[in-house]
This record gives sequence, C-alpha cells and structure tokens, in this order.
Amino acid sequence: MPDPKAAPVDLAALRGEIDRLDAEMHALLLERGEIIERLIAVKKTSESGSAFRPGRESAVMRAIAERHRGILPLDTVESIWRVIIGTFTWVQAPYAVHADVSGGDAPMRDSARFHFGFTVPYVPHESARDVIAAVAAARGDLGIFRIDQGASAGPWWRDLAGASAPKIIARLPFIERPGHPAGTPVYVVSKPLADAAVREEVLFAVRVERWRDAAAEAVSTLGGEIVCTTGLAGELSALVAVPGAVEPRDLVAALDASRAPVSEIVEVGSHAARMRFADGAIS
Ligand SMILES: O=C(O)C(=O)C[C@]1(C(=O)O)C=C[C@@H](O)C=C1
Repeated sequence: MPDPKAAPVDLAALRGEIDRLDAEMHALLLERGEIIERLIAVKKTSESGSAFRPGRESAVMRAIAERHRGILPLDTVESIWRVIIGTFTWVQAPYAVHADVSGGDAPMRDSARFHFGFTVPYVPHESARDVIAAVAAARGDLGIFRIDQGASAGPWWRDLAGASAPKIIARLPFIERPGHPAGTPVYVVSKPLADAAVREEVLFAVRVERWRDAAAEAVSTLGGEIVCTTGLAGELSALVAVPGAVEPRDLVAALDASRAPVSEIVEVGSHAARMRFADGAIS
C-alpha cells in the first residue's frame, strides 16, 4: 500500500487514489451484505422477527472508538457505522423506529437518523407510553424516548412489566461524550429479545412504600442508580439500574435495609455497560 504521507504527486493522481479507495470501500460493503445474507439463515431472524443484537452492536462500537485515529472526527466514523449496522439490521428484518417527540421532534429525529440511518422509517408519537404501545402492537419495531422524561410523563416504566410487554434493550448513544452530535440519552425498547438481550446493566421497576434518601445510597453501594422516580398512590415507583451480577433479592434487601420497603419489583429490561469517551480513551 502506498504511504499516504509521501509527497503528493498531483491532483489527478491523488483523486485516482481516492477513487481506488472508494471502490474498495464499496466492494467491502457489498461483501458485508453477502455475509449478512448468510447470517440471516444462521440467526433464524424471520422466526423471532428482530435482528437487533444490542450487545454485539455495543462491542462493535467500542472497537471502532478504540482503534480510531487520524483527521476524521469520531462523530463521523461512529455515524457511518451506526448507519451501516442499523441498515443491515433492517435488511435482515424490516422495522420502524417509533419516537416520543413530546420534548421536541428535532433531538429525537437526530437520534433516530444518527443511530439507525435514513432507510429505517421514523414514526413520531406524543409520549413514551404511546411509543411503548406502538412497539407492543408491531412485530419487530423499535421505540426510542428520552431517559429523562420529567415527572409529568408518569411511571412509563411500568408499561414494560409483564413477560410479553416491550423491554428496554439499549441505552444510546453507545459511546457517551460531551458534545455528541446526537447525544440525547435515550432508551431503546423492543419486544423481549430473550437470549439475545445483553445483561451488563439490568433495569427494574420497583415500588417502595415510602421514600428515604438512604435508598439512593443503598442502590449506589450495589453499583447501581435510581434512573427515574414518580409518586404513585401514597407509594413511590422507581426505575432502578443495577449491574447484571446484582440479583433482585440483593436489591430488595438493600432497599429494605435503608427503610424503603419494597412492595413490588419487576424486571423491565437490560442493556450493555455504558461507555464514556474522554481524552481519546474509552472507560
Ligand atoms: O451480528 C449480528 O447478529 C448481525 O446481525 C450483524 C449486525 C451488523 O451489521 O454488524 C447487525 C445487527 C445486529 O444488531 C448486530 C450486528
């Protein structure tokens, strides 16, 4: 391969190099498509109706961020690969992305386009609960909504309880950093992925009889966090994220010990461990 830092020959020669690389990149994409065709049969996607494998996607995005260097911004390579992966997922089993635009259409449209591309249809809705209902009614569709919905949205996470109800399957962006071009933190929901779900972080809808500040500390001691809370007929409903190794009984014991007794705990999803990018490194 020619040394790219070698003294430029002339413009036409450099454009010739660019044409060669463009043709190679295009050929590689076509080859990737052929592999996806073979993968469809192996994954039996048509049976489950969903090709989305969030753990694998998170690992691919981590590898890209770790090996990236040079003048092309990380934002650009990340968005290119998100479009490649989002579209190859759609090629395996067509899906739409339902988005809650109650906080404004622009950030959600940016998020949907950045993470899933333009080929995948985008369907706006008025609330997170409407998004969850739309995903429940469709075969392999995805839904996205802001993690921080505010108290007026109500305990939307309770709509994810039940074996066949949609579940949280990812938290986006995969690579978190200040100034991310589509950086609104969103949850992705889909019909349950069963064995295909990644469980590095597990999410529980928890009802506690009364709230104590010590409860948040108890959850953080387990390496988790209280993501959202809302009042519920004299009780408190919370969405709690904990590392996958934490058993529900450990969470219940920790909350009970903080004098916030748990009256109900239901798993409502799981996602890959969060990745943060700072000073050129992932943590
Ligand atoms: O690895 C898979 O299972 C794939 O379907 C391939 C692929 C990709 O294009 O890289 C697409 C969809 C999945 O969510 C993960 C990755």
